[in-house]
Amino acid sequence: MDISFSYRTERGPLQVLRDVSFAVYEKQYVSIVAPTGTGKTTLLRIIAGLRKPDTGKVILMGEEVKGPTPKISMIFQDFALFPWLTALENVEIALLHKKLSKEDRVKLARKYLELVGLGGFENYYPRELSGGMKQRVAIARALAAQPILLLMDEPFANLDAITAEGLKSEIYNMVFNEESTVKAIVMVSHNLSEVIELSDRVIVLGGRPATVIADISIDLPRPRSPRDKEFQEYLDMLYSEISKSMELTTAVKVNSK
Ligand SMILES: Nc1ncnc2c1ncn2[C@@H]1O[C@H](COP(=O)(O)OP(=O)(O)OP(=O)(O)O)[C@@H](O)[C@H]1O
Repeated sequence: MDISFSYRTERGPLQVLRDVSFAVYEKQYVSIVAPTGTGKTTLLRIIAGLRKPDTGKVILMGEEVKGPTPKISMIFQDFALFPWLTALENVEIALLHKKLSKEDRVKLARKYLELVGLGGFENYYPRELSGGMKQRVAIARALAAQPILLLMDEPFANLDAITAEGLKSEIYNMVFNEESTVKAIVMVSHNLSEVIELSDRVIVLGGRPATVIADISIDLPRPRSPRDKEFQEYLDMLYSEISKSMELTTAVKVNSK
């Protein structure tokens, strides 16, 4: 990838990312963590093809990502559903680019709603659904587009703790199963425990501009429990990497004053 990126601001260019490079392999759940304002969301948007890097490329299965593509779906913290459409219609949206009859489109949308545990809620509007159910609709919509890569920006951050736990315990099997085309997940999260619970690998970004400062494999069987000793050891390791990242980010900020 070797991604570098600057925002154009009134005070001149603000370089956010410098030579950020990592590969994601098949069936991997990869999380990106970093102190706030480091550039995680910016990086996710670049991977999605929503922003163009100054230098570097995003390559998906050998092909450069040059703009938004149905091969990549994204899930947001605030669910991003259309309030005037039902759950079923929100999922159908993802299928409009496919040449399907209305009947087949509805059938497929129903299948994905069932996959995320929302069979029976097809005709509900977002305002009639709980936060967790809304995020399930967003997941169904993302999967229905039949992407290769699924990007998630803080997908559990707007859910209460119990709802988030329920969804986290299901997300891996919801996304990686024979009904799904997704080959890999890249998630941005602030919650280090959640990151250890879910990820195969964690990429830590740090510095200003940010670069990859650690790439950690989480080698634990699933389901994972924060009460396990090894889980705690990974958590300690990640806290220490984040502290280093914060020192690096602050040091660079002070030096550049
Ligand atoms: N549209 C924009 N124009 C100018 N600067 C921006 C823009 N969007 C973000 N930035 C700046 O770029 C940097 C990285 O922002 P980004 O949102 O990617 O960070 P983040 O790591 O996702 O932060 P957080 O954890 O708080 O969500 C920040 O310093 C931010 O102020």
